[in-house]
Amino acid sequence: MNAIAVQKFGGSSLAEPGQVLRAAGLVRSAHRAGNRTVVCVSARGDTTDRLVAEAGAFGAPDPREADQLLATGETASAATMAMALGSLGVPAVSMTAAQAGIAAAPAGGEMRISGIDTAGIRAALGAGRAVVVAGFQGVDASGATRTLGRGGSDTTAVALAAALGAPRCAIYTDVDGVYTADPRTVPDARAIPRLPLGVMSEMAISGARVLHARAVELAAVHGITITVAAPDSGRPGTVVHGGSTDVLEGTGFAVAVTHTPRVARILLQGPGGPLTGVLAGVLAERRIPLEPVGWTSGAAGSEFAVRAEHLPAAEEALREAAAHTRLTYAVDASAGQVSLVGVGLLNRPEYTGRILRALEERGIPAEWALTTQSRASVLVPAESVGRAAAAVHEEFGLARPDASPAGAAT
Ligand SMILES: Nc1ncnc2c1ncn2[C@@H]1O[C@H](COP(=O)(O)OP(=O)(O)O)[C@@H](O)[C@H]1O
Ligand SMILES: N[C@@H](CC(=O)OP(=O)(O)O)C(=O)O
Repeated sequence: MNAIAVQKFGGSSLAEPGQVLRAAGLVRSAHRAGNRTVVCVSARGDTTDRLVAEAGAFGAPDPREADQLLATGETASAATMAMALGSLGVPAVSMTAAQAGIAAAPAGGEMRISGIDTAGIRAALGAGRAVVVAGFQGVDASGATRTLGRGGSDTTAVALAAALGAPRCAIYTDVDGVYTADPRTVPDARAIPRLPLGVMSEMAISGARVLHARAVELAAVHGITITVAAPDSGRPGTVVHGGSTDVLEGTGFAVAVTHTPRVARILLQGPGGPLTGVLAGVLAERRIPLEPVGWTSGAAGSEFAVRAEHLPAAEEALREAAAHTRLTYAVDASAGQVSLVGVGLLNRPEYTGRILRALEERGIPAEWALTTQSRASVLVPAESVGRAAAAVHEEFGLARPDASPAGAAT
């Protein structure tokens, strides 16, 4: 039986018709090499942003209807890719989530892929066709098409690889690999040739949007190797692999800097203990990810933070908790977060000090700092996030090709 190749193309690498044809050319190469070929596509260019704005034109939209609208971007993109493949002589069929057997179910406040019935995909592959699946979609129990969160097509691609038993998933995007920082923010960032999934997971969750965090988690669970590359660069990109970093655990090393442009700090006041318990419960019910500023408690109150996009849901949770307690709260959405991601960071206690000094030297006030073995995060004023990311990147010499042994970790 021929191997199954899973390739995913992000919206930024499908924006123009010429880009769609270039992507189709890569699929043709895999197909002609004898692979059974599965392609996962995102909505082209800024389609999803446009659809989000359209949905918002009618006030707070019903989530089901907003999803039905948002998913049309990927449906259109899949049909376009299938036509491009046809024009290159590759027999291809496009599939929506419903046609590809992708089921989704709520997990707290978000939708997740809950299963894939691959019969339809396998039948089309068996007939010698390339199958183009619309990413970012899943069908819920009621038959509605739901979406998997911004950036969710990466997760569709990795879930397809897992369901089809493919050991690898190629993600094509507008950068030629995972970099030591977002290259749009830190221009001297460099591509990392090999990266353990654990480090990538921490990078994705702390703001490196090049891979969807859930996709990295799924790859780790199913032992799938992800490659990240640009379709037209001719460079090999980054291999995100399941190898261990144990040998480096005692050493400590810095791999990359990530950033979140805006986070909201929430200061709570009211009676202590049980208060935070109630609130933590309602935040968890809504699956609102908390940023690692933790909970602090004291005379001034307790504090935690969430990414800005989760603030509306967090405020809803706060109002609900306030109804059961004597809670009052204040929101400060003027911060951003910068993180150094790596391995064994606590084995190098000087790292946190180096981050804080590098920021101080540039006149950037650090408002909060927290270090774990895999990440050191600070909050800084939102307008300084880019400069702060560049400062930490420079402090740890990440622009140098020999800066970290991440490439050696297997
Ligand atoms: N560490 C990083 N390495 C590479 N790219 C990053 C990193 N952090 C953030 N990015 C950003 O991720 C973008 C790619 O993700 P995205 O825009 O979602 O692409 P796609 O549409 O292909 O899914 C890049 O253009 C880059 O600006
Ligand atoms: N189109 C969706 C899903 C997605 O994964 O997109 P991309 O692969 O272009 O980041 C979004 O913009 O969020």
